[in-house]
Amino acid sequence: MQVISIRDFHKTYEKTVAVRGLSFDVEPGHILGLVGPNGAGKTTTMRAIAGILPPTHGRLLVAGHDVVETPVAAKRELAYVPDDPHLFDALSVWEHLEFIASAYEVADLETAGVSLLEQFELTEKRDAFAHGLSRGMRQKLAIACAYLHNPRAILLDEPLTGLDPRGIRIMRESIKQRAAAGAAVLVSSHLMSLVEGLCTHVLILSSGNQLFFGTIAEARSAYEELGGEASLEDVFFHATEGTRTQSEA
Ligand SMILES: Nc1ncnc2c1ncn2[C@@H]1O[C@H](COP(=O)(O)OP(=O)(O)OP(=O)(O)O)[C@@H](O)[C@H]1O
Repeated sequence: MQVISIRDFHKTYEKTVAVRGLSFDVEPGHILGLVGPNGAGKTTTMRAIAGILPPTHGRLLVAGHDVVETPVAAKRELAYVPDDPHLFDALSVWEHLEFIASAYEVADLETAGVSLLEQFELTEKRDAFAHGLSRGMRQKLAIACAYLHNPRAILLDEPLTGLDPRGIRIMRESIKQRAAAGAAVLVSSHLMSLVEGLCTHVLILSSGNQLFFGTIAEARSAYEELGGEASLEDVFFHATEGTRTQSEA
């Protein structure tokens, strides 16, 4: 069963057409990389799936729940971490976890919370206030909060922003672990090497148009003129600097 299922999603902001006709699925265990130049529509897509932005047209399902018609049921099954996570400056690291545990009725905060703090190397910061955390620590805390209620759909917008090399490794491993445990993960990134090494699937967007959706191997073979050895970066530039959509490839 698909955890994230998007059909013919369009979004227009007053005069700007941000996304035109996206359709894709993310299954349990799959990690979909959402890539595209600045302004392609990645954040718009994530915010719509998270139920923050109403779609102009189309159907968005999370764990079978329509995000427009049954938003509470859909939101219980997902976690969304924006590229500039908002924390509560007056709450400590542990109080953030307590707050999320209370909102999502997490039964075993102590075990799950302690384990997440260890995983993200925040144990020593347990009682520190959010306003005193570095950018990378804030990012790690936001992701720890996102994982706490074991969401079936995880949406991460540029999750590596501000992380040091060790933080990047921890984040990548955590995403793989979550997928291996059955989550469907959607990750936006400008780092093609990250997407190539981490993701099972890729969706290439440009100016709101879906240029390609499929596995990484399918992306390479979709553009025969690049030869079978093309990197995802080669595919990305070929797709986004040309004007062809997948059906024309
Ligand atoms: N609140 C808004 N009001 C009007 N237009 C918006 C709004 N948010 C985004 N847009 C426009 O929608 C389009 C898609 O923006 P979006 O932020 O989704 O792109 P993105 O792929 O996430 O870009 P980036 O890689 O720069 O983060 C852009 O043309 C942007 O200017």
